[in-house]
Amino acid sequence: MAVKYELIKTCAQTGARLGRLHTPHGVIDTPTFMPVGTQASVKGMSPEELKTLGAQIILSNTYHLFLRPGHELVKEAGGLHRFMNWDRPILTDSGGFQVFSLSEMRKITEEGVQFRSHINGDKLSLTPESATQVQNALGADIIMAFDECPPYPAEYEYVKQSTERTSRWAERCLKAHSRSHDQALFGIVQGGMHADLRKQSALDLTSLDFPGYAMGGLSVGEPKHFMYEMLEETIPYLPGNKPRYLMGVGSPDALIEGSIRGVDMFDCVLPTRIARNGTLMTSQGRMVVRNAKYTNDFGPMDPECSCYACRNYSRAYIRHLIKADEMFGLRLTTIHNLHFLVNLMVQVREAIREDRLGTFREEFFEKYGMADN
Ligand SMILES: CNc1nc2c(CC[C@H]3O[C@H](OC)[C@H](OC)[C@@H](OC)[C@@H]3OC)c3nc(N)[nH]c(=O)c3cc2[nH]1
Repeated sequence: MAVKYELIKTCAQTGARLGRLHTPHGVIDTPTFMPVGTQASVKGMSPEELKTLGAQIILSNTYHLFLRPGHELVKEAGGLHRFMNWDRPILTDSGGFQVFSLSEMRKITEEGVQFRSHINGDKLSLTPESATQVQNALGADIIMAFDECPPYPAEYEYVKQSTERTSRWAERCLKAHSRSHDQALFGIVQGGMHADLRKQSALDLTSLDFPGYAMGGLSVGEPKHFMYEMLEETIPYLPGNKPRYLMGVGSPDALIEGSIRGVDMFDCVLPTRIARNGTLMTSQGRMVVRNAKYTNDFGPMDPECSCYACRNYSRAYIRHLIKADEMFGLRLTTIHNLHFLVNLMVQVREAIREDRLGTFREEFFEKYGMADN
């Protein structure tokens, strides 16, 4: 089996579960946060730095790599692991979401999606078959079915039609998925904010027996309580012996709330994206290190943090680097934010092991602040 989920235990206090995801490139402890390396690089980070901060799996993006440098080149280089010198697990998204969020002029038909490259305007298309073949060529350990992530808000009827088409596309992905690679194809549950459509989508996909299931169509601008409700409406219809992946979710509170509801995998651009404008996630909540009040502050960004940046550099120094537009400044804020979330999941797993994730949630929110961050 390319990818095998091992359930270790369920938290007695919540619906959270401790697990291990075995893949051809190594084991992932779950619940896990997966740093995003959209164009085959986690911006500013070397593989060694990612390993030092504890990343066990990273993501890359089919849409971006399909456009540039092209999946054939990556295949010629020996696949993504060799190309980016990352010997641990990789997951790639199927490109559907990116077509909607990045490209102009796109047209959806039963066949697939036609769109213009956001780089040079070329007319391109992705279908369930081609998106699967591109991912087979890239060689990630976990690849995603080609789906449509409906916009939010959207008419019930639109979400229904889109979700039913995504289920038909999922079956086409399974058929196109080449077994020659040791890769696991995950299905993506859709259904918008409608419990009946979520249930139907989950039943359709689990009837196809994927090795893992993502919940898509969330974290698209809906109020967070809608997202949590949809998790509660979907997860009961997913098999307990397969991993569950909540796509695009990444604030500390959402990682904890999602874990409590039984999610095993999260991906989020948040920590790396906000790091690039000098915003940090710290044990005391969010902090904008470029603020003038840190000009003479020679303490660490986060006194409770053991990351390379917090052990060796001051707020004043990092603020100076960012103001001076020095690359090293953003590398330090990225190292810190990634370490913060990886370490948060270490604490979440510890709390599940000790049956106290509910208590941990209260303590964390008390210190971090329940702000939408
Ligand atoms: C933010 N809320 C968010 N992100 C959703 C992503 C994309 C995740 C994707 O989000 C960035 O792409 C844009 C990341 O690159 C910047 C990708 O990392 C490689 C990541 O791929 C897993 C979804 N992907 C699919 N295939 N289907 C979805 O329904 C879906 C829903 C999302 N909600």
